[in-house]
Amino acid sequence: MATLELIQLSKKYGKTVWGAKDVNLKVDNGEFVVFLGPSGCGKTTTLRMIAGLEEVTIGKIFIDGKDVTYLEPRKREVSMVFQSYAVWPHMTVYENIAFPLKLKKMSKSEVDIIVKEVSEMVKIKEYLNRYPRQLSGGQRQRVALARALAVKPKIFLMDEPLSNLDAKLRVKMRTELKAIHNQTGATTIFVTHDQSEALSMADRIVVMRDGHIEQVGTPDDVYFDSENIFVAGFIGTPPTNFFEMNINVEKGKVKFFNEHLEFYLPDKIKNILKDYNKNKIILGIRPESFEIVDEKDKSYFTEKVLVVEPQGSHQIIALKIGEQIVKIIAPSFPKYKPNDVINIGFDEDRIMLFDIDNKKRVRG
Ligand SMILES: Nc1ncnc2c1ncn2[C@@H]1O[C@H](COP(=O)(O)OP(=O)(O)OP(=O)(O)O)[C@@H](O)[C@H]1O
Repeated sequence: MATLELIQLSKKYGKTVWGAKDVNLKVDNGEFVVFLGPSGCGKTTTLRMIAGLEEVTIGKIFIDGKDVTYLEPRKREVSMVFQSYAVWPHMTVYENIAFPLKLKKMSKSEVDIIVKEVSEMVKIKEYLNRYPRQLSGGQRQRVALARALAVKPKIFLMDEPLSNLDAKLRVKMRTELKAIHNQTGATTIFVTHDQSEALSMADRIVVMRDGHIEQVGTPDDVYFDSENIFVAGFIGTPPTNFFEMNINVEKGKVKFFNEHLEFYLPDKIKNILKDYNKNKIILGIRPESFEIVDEKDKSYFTEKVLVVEPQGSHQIIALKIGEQIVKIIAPSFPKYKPNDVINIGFDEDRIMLFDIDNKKRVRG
């Protein structure tokens, strides 16, 4: 277990492409941190720099307070698990797990104890004599995990380790990985582009875009308290609904309006807007922050249902406001159908306001 600190970590590929730019991050002992972002945002580049597999262009990496920026990979005491399993095909499962331990010149009996311990932890004890080709993809990834765990690394680095597994197994492995993390307490950096994986596994999520960090926070922070429009739009399914609104204060009341919508927001909104001097703003409302209400006077607007997508545990209701499709999550009952006219309210404490120009959160 160890702490990790990245200071202005940057990687330039060739003359112009910054794979990662000015990444600053402190990871605590035992934390499970997830790098999340769309393809090409720099997750893997950053992870590979931590592992020592990619040269750093600018910046520093500290593991347990020690500068490892230019240290060769094996001396950093980190273990990496890849999307592609990367187990050795000509070795049995036992040999795969034992190999890095033998390199450390451990005795046969010490190796045996550790192999048994980690293979039990990742549930592959009964396959120790098999070769990787005799295993399923999920089992192979368990071997890779066991091998990484066996060396008791200071930091565990995982690059989309569940991406090659089928959807059901992925969800199962998430739980198992978290359970293993709870057991070992190993500081972990986990890369994924799957936001539900990130939300369900992370102590903290690092949301990245175009090589830099957009927000670092707990799953609740990034979900309920998104720092900017990118984060609010990237995290959540369906994503946050955004509305460009004009603001007008009339007789002390705050009116939000555009071509299709018009409503007054409660007085408390004035606190948020107290330093915001522009007359346009972006209103963000998550699909589950809406509420379908019976009485029109308790609603913010009334609209016709366009499409209903039942999901079992809830239903997603799509509306068309102007040219924009707005999605609302409602309980499974009552059932709605296309063309039903519904009154829509929302939880004012859950709305997010963003600056019309820089798209950052307006907090007051
Ligand atoms: N070896 C390389 N040479 C040039 N550019 C590279 C190289 N590796 C990565 N890049 C570029 O650096 C940026 C970040 O890539 P990176 O692989 O870190 O993204 P990622 O977030 O891990 O994406 P993905 O989820 O698709 O793996 C991208 O624009 C990518 O094209």
